[in-house]
Amino acid sequence: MTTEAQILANRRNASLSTGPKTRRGKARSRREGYGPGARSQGAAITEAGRADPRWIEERAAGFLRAAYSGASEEEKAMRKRAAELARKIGEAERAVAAYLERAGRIVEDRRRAAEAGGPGRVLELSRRLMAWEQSAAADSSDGAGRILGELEGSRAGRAWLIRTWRWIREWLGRKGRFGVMDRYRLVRALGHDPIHVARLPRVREVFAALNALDPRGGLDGEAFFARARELAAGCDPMARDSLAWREAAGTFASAEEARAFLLNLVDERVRRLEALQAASDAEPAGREALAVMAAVEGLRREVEAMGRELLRVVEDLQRMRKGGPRAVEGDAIRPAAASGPEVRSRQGEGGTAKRLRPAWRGRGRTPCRGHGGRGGGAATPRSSGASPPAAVPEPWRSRGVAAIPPRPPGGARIGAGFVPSLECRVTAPRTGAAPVWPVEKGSKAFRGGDLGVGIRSGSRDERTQARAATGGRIDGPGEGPRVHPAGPTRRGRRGRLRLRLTGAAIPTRLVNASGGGKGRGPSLPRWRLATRRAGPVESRRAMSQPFELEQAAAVAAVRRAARLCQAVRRGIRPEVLDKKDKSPVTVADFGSQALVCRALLESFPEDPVIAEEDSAELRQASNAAVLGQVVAHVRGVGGGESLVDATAEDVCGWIDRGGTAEYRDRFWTIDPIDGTKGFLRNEQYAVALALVVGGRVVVGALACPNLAVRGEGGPTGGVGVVFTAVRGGGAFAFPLDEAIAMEPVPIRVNAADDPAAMRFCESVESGHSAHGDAAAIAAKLGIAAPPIRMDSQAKYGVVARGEADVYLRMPTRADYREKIWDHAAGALVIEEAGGVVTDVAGRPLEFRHGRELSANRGVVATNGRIHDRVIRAIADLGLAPGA
Ligand SMILES: Nc1ncnc2c1ncn2[C@@H]1O[C@H](COP(=O)(O)O)[C@@H](OP(=O)(O)O)[C@H]1O
Ligand SMILES: [Mg+2]
Repeated sequence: MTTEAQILANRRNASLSTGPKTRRGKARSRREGYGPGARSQGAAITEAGRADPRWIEERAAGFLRAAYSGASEEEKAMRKRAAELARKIGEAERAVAAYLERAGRIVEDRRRAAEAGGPGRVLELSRRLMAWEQSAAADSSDGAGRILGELEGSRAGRAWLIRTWRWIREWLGRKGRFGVMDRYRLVRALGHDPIHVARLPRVREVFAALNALDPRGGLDGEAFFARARELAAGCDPMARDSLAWREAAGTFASAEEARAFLLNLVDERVRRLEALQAASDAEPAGREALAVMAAVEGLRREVEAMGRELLRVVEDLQRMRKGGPRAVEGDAIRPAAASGPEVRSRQGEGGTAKRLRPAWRGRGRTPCRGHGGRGGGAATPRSSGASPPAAVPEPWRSRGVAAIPPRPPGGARIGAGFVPSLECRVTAPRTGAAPVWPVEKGSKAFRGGDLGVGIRSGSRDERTQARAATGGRIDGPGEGPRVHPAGPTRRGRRGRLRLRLTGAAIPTRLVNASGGGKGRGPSLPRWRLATRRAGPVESRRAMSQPFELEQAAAVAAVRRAARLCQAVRRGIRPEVLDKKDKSPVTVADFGSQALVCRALLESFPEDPVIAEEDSAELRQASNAAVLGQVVAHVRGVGGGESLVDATAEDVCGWIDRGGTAEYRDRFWTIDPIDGTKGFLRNEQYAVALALVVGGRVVVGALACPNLAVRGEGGPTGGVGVVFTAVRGGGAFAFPLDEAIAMEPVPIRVNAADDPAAMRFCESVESGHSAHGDAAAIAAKLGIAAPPIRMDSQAKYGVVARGEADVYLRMPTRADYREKIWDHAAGALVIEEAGGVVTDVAGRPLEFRHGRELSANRGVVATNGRIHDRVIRAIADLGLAPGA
């Protein structure tokens, strides 16, 4: 794979060369640059989707080697993008290989587990686990983790472990002294070796508890370490040195406290094993293997998409080399003279244009029929009735119109069931221009609200922005929806405006209504526009599920973080809460954020994250004990081998990934524990994660560990629900417990219209939402039922699944601004379940002001039917400040 350093070195080398001078020389260089097979370029590009990623990588590397220094900024950016894509393809391929290896391991483990199922094997494994003489302290082949893994993999092994833990529980409850072998067995049953005792906070805590129970004050512990050192004689000196007890922070105040801690730990193990035993009939290994294959499939799709993009970039670069970027620009579709714009058919364009943009005429690519024209009129055109696209009427042209034929010659037929995808390439007119793209009203695609838009441009920095371009915002009835690309465009920057629409109809024209230069009056930009319509197969694949990967990653992350919170919650001793000690919630908060940030770092390393916490406080020496617990929990539920060795520094680093403060075009926002007070009371709380693109929440995942499972099914009912939604894709709920294998259930808000039958919910904390105001609003509306009070964004879930109709969050303080992480995920879940979310004045929530909803006050979320009435009631009661 080409590394960044190699690319830089290549560039430096290239800059020393003046490059070939003659036409023949240039042609040769170009051919060499593309490496073997350059002559069959066209065929290779046609095969873009299926091309061998390694081939693509080599090709890109070859291209970069041949790149010359005199490139324009645009070309440099494209080259950089090509290099980045090549790198990512390589990474994704390696990930696929790793996944496949894992799938193989799963099959192998299964086979071994089946073997281990025999009583003979269990006996052998149990002896190896418990008899110290048999294992050298640091001998990894006999490591407790491995043996335990094998035992846990079989029904008989699990049964033995459950019996063993019950036996351990019995002597923990009764005994006052814990000798060398007792300690050894406990450590091994936990899946650790003696060498881990001084290193892992969790095991140290166990030892601290044993010492607290031991009237000899830890002498047995010392004896344990002496024996461990003896057995570790063959190990390196460092290992032996570490086999000594160092007083850990967080010792136990009393023997009772220590015993309660140990018994709780054992109960946790037994519960887990029993759950595994119960789920074993569902063949977890099989399910895991399926999950691996799904991940592989997802990665392969990504590789294919990146491969296609890479080839497009290479193709563009090649074209640029042939024609020269400036020549292309000069020949761009220009606005016609102000006096009389003229629409030219792209097919009708003469030689130069043909030569410069041949690829747009290829298979599956549809030339643009009309093009922009300059007009001196208003900057914002209004869609004024449908007209046949073939002949663009004068009023449109005067505002700069590009018409896209619904049935392009030689292109895909757009008929029912097809999912057209249009792609327009644009060149930004000037810095700061804010183009607006109204699209013809009356398009079925827009009526359904199924518009997704992205701008993609060449450079890496802008890619984030690119992805982040906004979805179509529907500005109001009577006019077409308009697409507002997210950030200012850069002068001369060429980008791609991609419209993807579902449905049988497509817009027949796209209007560039940008204009309004600073102090210079309205002036319309020059847009170069070409369109591409993907064939049905390709576009259907592209459309399969927008933000599918993001949603999967978000759900997995909140689930894992919720497990951590549950583990912390289970470990809270009542006396800790009596002391009003907030440290448990601190541990869960930081641990949860670390896990979610780490998951995002793995899947979307370049995405910024705005999260509630940072690690500054955690890093203070006085918080060492808390940090130790955070790290232990992260290791404990992090799952997978990769987190077992997570250091405190790793954990703090992950937490600080959430340190973005300013708005970005694409970012994630996390509330690691929303409803901290609910968490401490063991009532409602949530782990919330949302992806915001172009100021709109597009993905939301909300894990509510204490919310009752309802329509989400599950054999046991029970508690713990995950809500999730992707914009345009509906809202779903399913049990948090992964052992309950079931498909997510679509959820809908309540369809009731009569306030007398409605319920509203609000915060438990009157400091977070004014209860008196909410009561007045409910009375005015005729809602008779008492409020449902609960903490956290679980309220959004409750409204989304129809158990309540209104969620009121009435401001308590003039200066308080809601935090985005308290609402992003929940708001999308309600919207996708058919509800409406605004602030108390009826304004949409604006997720484009950094950490706060600074343009909004309070929140009102409803089933949609009653929304206007609620907003009116708030206004009538004078409770909408600044409205
Ligand atoms: N004066 C205030 N008004 C509204 N919300 C507030 C507030 N002070 C704190 N909050 C937010 O209210 C959230 C809890 O909401 P709820 O009361 O619905 O459970 C808190 O989230 P955390 O619990 O994550 O800190 C906190 O961000
Ligand atoms: Mg919160």
